[in-house]
Amino acid sequence: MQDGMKKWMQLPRDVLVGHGVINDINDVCKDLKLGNDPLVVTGTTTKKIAGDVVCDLLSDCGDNVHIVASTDASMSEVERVKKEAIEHKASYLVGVGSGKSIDVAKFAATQVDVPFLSVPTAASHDGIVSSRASIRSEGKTTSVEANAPMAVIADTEIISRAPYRLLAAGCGDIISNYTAVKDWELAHRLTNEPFSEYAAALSLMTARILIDSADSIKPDLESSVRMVVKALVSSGVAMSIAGSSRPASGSEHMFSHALDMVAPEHALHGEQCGLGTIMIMYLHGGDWCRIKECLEVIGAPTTAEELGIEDKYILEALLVAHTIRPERYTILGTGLTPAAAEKVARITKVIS
Ligand SMILES: NC(=O)C1=CN([C@@H]2O[C@H](COP(=O)(O)OP(=O)(O)OC[C@H]3O[C@@H](n4cnc5c(N)ncnc54)[C@H](OP(=O)(O)O)[C@@H]3O)[C@@H](O)[C@H]2O)C=CC1
Ligand SMILES: O=C(CO)COP(=O)(O)O
Ligand SMILES: [Zn+2]
Repeated sequence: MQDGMKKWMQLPRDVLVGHGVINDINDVCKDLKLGNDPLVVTGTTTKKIAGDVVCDLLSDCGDNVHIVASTDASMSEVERVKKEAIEHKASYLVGVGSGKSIDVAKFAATQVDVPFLSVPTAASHDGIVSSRASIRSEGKTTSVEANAPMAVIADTEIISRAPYRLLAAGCGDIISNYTAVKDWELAHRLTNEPFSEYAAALSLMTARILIDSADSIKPDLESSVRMVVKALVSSGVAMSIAGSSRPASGSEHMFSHALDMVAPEHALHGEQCGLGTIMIMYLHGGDWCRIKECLEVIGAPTTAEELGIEDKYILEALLVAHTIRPERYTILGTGLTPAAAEKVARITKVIS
């Protein structure tokens, strides 16, 4: 089935971005009338960074708080969180942490039909606000429809203490909007796939602003975090407008999902998508050198070596990427030949 155009756009009602905004969580919950029985879904590292803080803040207000640490964004973790939510009669879920904790909380909340809050601890991906969840099942990652968070609380003080690598990955996820939209335009022209001018324009504008500001994105700067978080929110809104991840996920994302499958160790989602964007932009005949330069300026990986993945897995992922989501037409068409895969990876200096 092709990516259709949903008539129902789901967007968060409250979006808080700034220094110390985590302290406003009780006001947000009151504003949204979420009840007094939250289940906090967090990760093993991020529990200590913000999960416990969120629990303390909600308990101080008299809420009956439960917490669960999730390890990966898999269907089995979603089932485990759903069980906890039902057992504790959770009136809402709070996803505190990285992409995987937020996606698990988002999808579990959708399935048990309770509201969900997104509290990112890193600006590493644009799922912090979207109405999608990327969940792994049977060795494959699928983007599933989910309810958008009722609120996003992005505390730039917490996020600026995260390793810089996560912020640079978030930039890669945003820059990939360029090729995602090119693929979407191609599918619109060649297969008559529905296309949203507004979603595409918002997605491209977000990537352009980020690329134009690439040299001001630096470690230990809360202003950089603020800029990237705003871009991630904007990109997530583009996905909500489209009703699919089309404006922010094209063949560069299929390459990243393929790498997750074929490589023994994978890098961060945004790092893989950024590197994929260089190669896919080459295939589109676009300015791939500019993409590469921007990622270099930001400090994101632009070669297989920097990504920590052997050349052979890059080539394997390029060869199978078109099979990841066959219903989504992209520049990869029915697949690259081994010679074409090697050519794109060598010319763009992703492999040496
Ligand atoms: N739903 C959507 O629309 C989208 C979903 N995604 C998905 O999001 C995921 C990628 O998310 P991403 O965050 O890049 O990667 P991960 O979820 O893999 O998280 C990376 C690591 O960063 C750690 N971490 C997070 N915050 C901090 C911090 N402040 N300090 C120290 N460590 C920290 C996490 O700890 P811990 O172990 O505690 O979690 C985790 O170990 C993928 O599964 C991807 O498919 C991506 C884009 C859009
Ligand atoms: O990562 C995403 C957008 O940045 C979501 O895309 P997917 O639909 O490929 O999971
Ligand atoms: Zn992404």
